Amino acid sequence: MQERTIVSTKRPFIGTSWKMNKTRAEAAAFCQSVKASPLAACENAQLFVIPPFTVLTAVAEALADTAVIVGAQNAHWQTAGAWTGEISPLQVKDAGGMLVEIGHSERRTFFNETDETVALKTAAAVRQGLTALVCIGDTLEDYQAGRTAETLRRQTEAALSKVEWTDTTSVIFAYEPVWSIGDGGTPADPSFADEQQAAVKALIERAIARPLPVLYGGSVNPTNCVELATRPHIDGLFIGRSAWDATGYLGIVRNVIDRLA
Ligand SMILES: O=C(COP(=O)(O)O)[C@@H](O)CO
Repeated sequence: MQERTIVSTKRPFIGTSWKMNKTRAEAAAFCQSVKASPLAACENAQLFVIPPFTVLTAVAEALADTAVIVGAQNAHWQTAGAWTGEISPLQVKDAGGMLVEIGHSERRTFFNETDETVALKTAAAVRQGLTALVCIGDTLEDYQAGRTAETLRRQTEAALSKVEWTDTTSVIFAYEPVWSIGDGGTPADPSFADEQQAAVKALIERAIARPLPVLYGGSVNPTNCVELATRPHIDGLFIGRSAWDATGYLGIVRNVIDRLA
């Protein structure tokens, strides 16, 4: 199992969530391809993979001797109890996860995730020593009404509001415009994304007097990955569809690290 912590400021982070995809065999095949690549030992970027709970332990074990961090797509704010269908941060850690994604727009939209539950979950995840990867993002309505900055400020402040900070507390943000995610999504213009991320980073520094990485996610692909990842305030990429097969994922990693070398 993986024992490292990720307070790393290594830039860039490049990771993928598989969302509700992959059988055990498909997950194993992905891990095998990653392990066969020299990028499995990559030191120029912090790679991470976020599989579904059903294969979390298998993926964590398969990638244990690589530089790839493994995480979960969600976790509850309680450590244990009568919460049918939920998984606690303690269980994520016990299953081999080092990181937990919190507040993805699909959870906010379809599973009633709120700023309050994101705050509770973020605090609970870091209490267990997990890295919290907090997703924030404006809806199309926000974007069209010019409310992007306001929404990001509200979500960011809420996510940070309950965290008890220590030297090893590890929180990462991902700016993921809701209008850019998934089929039919439009990738954000890199300058627009960079501008939003600069504002989020400044807000974080004001709020907690330390910098935190802010990644970009939403329709990242082999063509736009370098332009996004090389913007000054984009600390990495969080990828869905284009990284669900290992070749696609490794191709994006290669494109980005070659450019940053
Ligand atoms: O949702 C995400 C991006 O999905 P795409 O399919 O790349 O648009 C991000 O959270 C990674 O899962």
